Amino acid sequence: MQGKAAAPAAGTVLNALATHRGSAFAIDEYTHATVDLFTEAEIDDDEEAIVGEIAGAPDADTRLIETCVEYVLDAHGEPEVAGAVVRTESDVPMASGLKSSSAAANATVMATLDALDGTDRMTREDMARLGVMAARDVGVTATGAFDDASASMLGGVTVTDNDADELLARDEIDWDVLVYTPPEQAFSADADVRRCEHVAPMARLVEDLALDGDYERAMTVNGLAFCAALDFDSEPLIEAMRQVEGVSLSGTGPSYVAVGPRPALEQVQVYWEQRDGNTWLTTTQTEGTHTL
Ligand SMILES: Nc1ncnc2c1ncn2[C@@H]1O[C@H](COP(=O)(O)OP(=O)(O)OP(=O)(O)O)[C@@H](O)[C@H]1O
Ligand SMILES: O=C(O)C1=C[C@@H](O)[C@@H](O)[C@H](O)C1
Repeated sequence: MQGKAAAPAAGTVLNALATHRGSAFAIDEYTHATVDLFTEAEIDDDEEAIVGEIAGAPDADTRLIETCVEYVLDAHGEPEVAGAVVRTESDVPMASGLKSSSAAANATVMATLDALDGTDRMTREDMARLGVMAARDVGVTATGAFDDASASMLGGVTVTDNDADELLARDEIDWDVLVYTPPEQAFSADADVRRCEHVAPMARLVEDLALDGDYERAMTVNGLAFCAALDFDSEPLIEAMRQVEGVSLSGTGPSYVAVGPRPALEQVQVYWEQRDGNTWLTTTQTEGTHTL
């Protein structure tokens, strides 16, 4: 029994570390998961029941994807299923602020249900909630990151309450997006939450703007506030603000995302490409996570 799914990465409108309310938008870059399920007769006694592998990252932490498989099997597994192998392959760099963890969890949850021929047994919102539960349990998130998970699962832009794992708003947007990823990693679990809490008044303003649909100004205020709180360089924001209205630090960094008219983003690309790391143009994605 095999299942496959692909989940998009996402960029940030509002970082939830200050108020536990967040907002994110899906982008057209993917993490793929393949899940193979085995019966007792097909696995050796000394083998781990659930094994995770991340393509190109043999030393990376596989607990998130293994836990996602485990939780789906606990809820929906069939008695003959005794083991599983889950493999992810990703265009999205890990721990770079582009929600790789949410995309990996979403793709794994849906691929496991696909292997069980059971994608109709859960709503997509609940699939995202299950991935969030796994992320909390293995400690790769600060707030659960239902904002990132819902954007990746449903596509478009979402605004969420990460304490209640509740969707406050979802909108289908169609933007060009420029992404800059410096050559470092920043794990969300290591972010300085206390410093983020100091910018809570700004986060509340960003939330109001996002709920009014003013996403571009929202993300720019977010970028200025969270670059300061998390001690990232605000210079890429200033460079982009010469050309576009929407630019932010994404997630807990180190990536930056800008949205706006394509010619303006191409000009920002010229500035950002002078920095170490990768800069690339993409678009928003509205389909969300899907089987393959
Ligand atoms: N492709 C993947 N396959 C399996 N697990 C992954 C994958 N990408 C990320 N993870 C898991 O998520 C962890 C990184 O989570 P983290 O939240 O720090 O990164 P991120 O989601 O890229 O960042 P941010 O939340 O700022 O966008 C990794 O240690 C790993 O456990
Ligand atoms: O781990 C978390 O809770 C989060 C991480 C970042 O992606 C943030 O952008 C998100 O809002 C919350």
